[in-house]
Amino acid sequence: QKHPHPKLPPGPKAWPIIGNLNLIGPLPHQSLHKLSQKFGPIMQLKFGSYRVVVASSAEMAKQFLKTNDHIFASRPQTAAGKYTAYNCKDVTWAPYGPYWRQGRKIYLTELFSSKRLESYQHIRVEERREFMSRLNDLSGKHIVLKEHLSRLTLSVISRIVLGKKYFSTPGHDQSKYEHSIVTLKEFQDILDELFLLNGVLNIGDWIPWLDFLDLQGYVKRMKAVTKRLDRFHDHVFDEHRAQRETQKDFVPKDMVDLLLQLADDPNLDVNIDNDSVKGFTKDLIGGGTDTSANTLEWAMSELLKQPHLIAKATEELDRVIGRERWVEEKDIPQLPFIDAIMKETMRLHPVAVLLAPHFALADCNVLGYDISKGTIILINTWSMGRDPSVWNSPGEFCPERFLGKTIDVKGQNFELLPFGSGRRMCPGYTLGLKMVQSNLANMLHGFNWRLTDNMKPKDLSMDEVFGLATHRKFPLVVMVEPRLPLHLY
Ligand code: HEM
Repeated sequence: QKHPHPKLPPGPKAWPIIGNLNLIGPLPHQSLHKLSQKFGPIMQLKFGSYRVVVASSAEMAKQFLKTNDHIFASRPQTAAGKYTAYNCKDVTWAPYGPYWRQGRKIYLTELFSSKRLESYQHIRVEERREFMSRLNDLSGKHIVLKEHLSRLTLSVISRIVLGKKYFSTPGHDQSKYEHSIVTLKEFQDILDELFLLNGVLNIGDWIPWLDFLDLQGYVKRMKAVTKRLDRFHDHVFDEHRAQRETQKDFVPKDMVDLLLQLADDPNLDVNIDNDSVKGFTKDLIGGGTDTSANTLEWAMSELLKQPHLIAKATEELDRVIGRERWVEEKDIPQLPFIDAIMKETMRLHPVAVLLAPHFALADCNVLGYDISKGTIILINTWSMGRDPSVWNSPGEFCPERFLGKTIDVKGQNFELLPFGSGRRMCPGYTLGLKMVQSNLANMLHGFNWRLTDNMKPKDLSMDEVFGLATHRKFPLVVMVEPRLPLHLY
């Protein structure tokens, strides 16, 4: 039925005056959350020389990521893009345009096609088994869970992207790792540093005339970490090229093989070069590792605060899977409570609390507010997950709220956007979901979990540290014991 009066576009609304905000101090997403409670779901601030618009509701997020997605699909040019992403030659920091479009096309059609992801399933299974058996070896001891989760996700992503792990681990026969030029610890340090530097509020980005001073020393650190990463990339690519030359009918096995082949392809709409392959490789390893490990650590933290939820999950696992085998990826649709735990974790602890910054390519009017070209847009998913007009008791971790509901995390339900939505939505979300769901299910299936003797569930801190991936301030320390017959570990 037609509306009796055609809807007129709303006229310009006045922005509330908030002033210049100092975000160096308290956690930015939490400060912005408080401001949005006072000023509403859309507000404009000034960070140094830039206008920043913050959206904190599902309706506003939809305006930026769907209705006007074509205008807000770019990224601001930051020091992180320049110094850690080969001058924005990755996909994450690439400005909206033909180069970025080419990169995304490669990701979606070549690297993350469902056929390709299926072909890597054995890697996910093998690495998960090794992870479970490492946990089992530590039964009864204190375990810093994140260390093991990071090793798991890094191992999976390295094998998928680089073809093998390329890092040596403590206690292993070094001769088996003659190809490794880094230790696991060094590799994790490089990625942690990269993640941290990609999420920092670098003063030079906001106040360009102060840029040359590098007041916080971030640019120096960006250059240093990229130098280390570069050496690693050169080594990996040389080895891949050498293998390609020795084999007559070479078939690409991993993502680097595919990317190097594409770099030699003159028929692409936009050509990619060696720096592009480095940028994409960094994107894939950086994007795929900490994100999933963080989500799993938050999920276990929330569950250990409410052990009855673990009992409910294991009841489902015993009923659907039984105790004689591990959970497989194809079992996931039969495990609605595990799925609900994952969604609830992503609601309260979206790893990218402000998504990645978006950038206005043109002037635009959004629900009556004029937004000028060059404005930076932050979507506060942390705030949206706590919106009391959408969620009952928003501060409570209650997976049951998702049972029997169709709401999903794949960018269609704007109240829950852990992967974003629209043109810039996470291209690796299918892989991310596979890693989170099947590992979460198997962790709960394989072990009884408890906190250390001196820690009561109610005392477990949920404090956060802001970054491109927002993680726990205090790493979760747990104790486990096996639940399944020992021959399975
Ligand atoms: C639980 C796992 C993951 C979460 C929660 C996550 C979340 C996100 C978010 C929120 C964004 C920004 C969206 C925006 O700017 O609007 C993003 C972008 C991106 N993610 Fe993920 N991600 C995950 C896993 C992965 C994986 C496994 C990969 C690759 C192996 C990946 C690669 C990327 C890339 C390349 C981008 C940039 C896309 C662009 O700018 O066009 N992510 N991700």
